[in-house]
Amino acid sequence: MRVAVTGAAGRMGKTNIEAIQAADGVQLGAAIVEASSSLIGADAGEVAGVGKLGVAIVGSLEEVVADFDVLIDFTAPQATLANLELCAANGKAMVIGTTGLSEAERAELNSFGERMPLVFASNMSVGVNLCFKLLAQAAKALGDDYDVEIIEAHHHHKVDSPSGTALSMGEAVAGALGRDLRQCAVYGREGQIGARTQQEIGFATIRAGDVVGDHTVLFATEGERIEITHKASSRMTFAKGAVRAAGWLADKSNGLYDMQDVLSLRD
Ligand SMILES: NC(=O)C1=CN([C@@H]2O[C@H](COP(=O)(O)OP(=O)(O)OC[C@H]3O[C@@H](n4cnc5c(N)ncnc54)[C@H](OP(=O)(O)O)[C@@H]3O)[C@@H](O)[C@H]2O)C=CC1
Ligand SMILES: O=C(O)C1=N[C@H](C(=O)O)C[C@H](O)C1
Repeated sequence: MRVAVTGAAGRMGKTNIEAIQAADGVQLGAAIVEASSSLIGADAGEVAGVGKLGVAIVGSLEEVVADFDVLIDFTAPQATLANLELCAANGKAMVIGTTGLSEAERAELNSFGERMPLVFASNMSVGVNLCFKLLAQAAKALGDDYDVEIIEAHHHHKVDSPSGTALSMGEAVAGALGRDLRQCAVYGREGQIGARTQQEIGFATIRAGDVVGDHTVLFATEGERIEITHKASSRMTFAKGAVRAAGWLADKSNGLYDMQDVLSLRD
């Protein structure tokens, strides 16, 4: 299977190329950066730090559309939507890890499932996807008596908040408790805000240094606290998941899938 990588000079783009290089049955077909990048023409493997791969970086996805079967895209919302349109029009599949999409952007992304096979997940790691299951189970068992707070920490370059993973964790808990996250989420607190309401799910964000990605969901009541924590120590955990998803898509028909499908974790 030939895999293309957009955002090829970004943190995840480089790690995705490294993971493709290390995996069996997949090869790098194309590497794409922004049209203004000084890296156009450079070898994608050398930029990713894995040695020469013989794939020259290009500045437009359209230029290399014949060179891949699946695109792995970890970029930014508007870039991802443009790449979806091009892939759908050319019969390509996509694995998308981009976070920070607005509700309207998310609805637009979802609609592409009718036109192409597509895996979209806020977090590609096995551990986080298992946590989604554990969180739903914990929320069901604990019910409304436990306050739920979600705390996430990431590196100082991250541009969206809260993280996509924190939001997915919120959705997993809210769904299990029969709540709508859009109604009960509280993003940060300051000033004379009054006592906490029972139904709210609070989000707290830390941005510091080189933290790859830490997420904790805290369930607290009078007399006890339960914390479910995931800590990523290497971006390779996300990249391995993305490459696994690309391989998984090989025989899939059109549809919107996520890592629960890829990892056979869906009930
Ligand atoms: N689902 C998951 O498991 C994970 C998701 N992520 C998400 O992936 C995304 C990327 O993260 P990260 O790699 O750290 O970010 P980086 O900023 O390091 O990389 C993003 C890349 O996308 C490119 N890009 C941005 N905007 C455009 C555009 N309009 N057109 C073309 N290319 C564009 C950038 O190019 P340039 O540098 O030239 O601007 C850059 O190379 C984020 O949304 C992040 O939250 C991250 C880790 C795991
Ligand atoms: O930007 C990151 O780095 C990460 N983003 C994803 C998110 O927003 O949840 C996944 C991971 O936590 C790393």
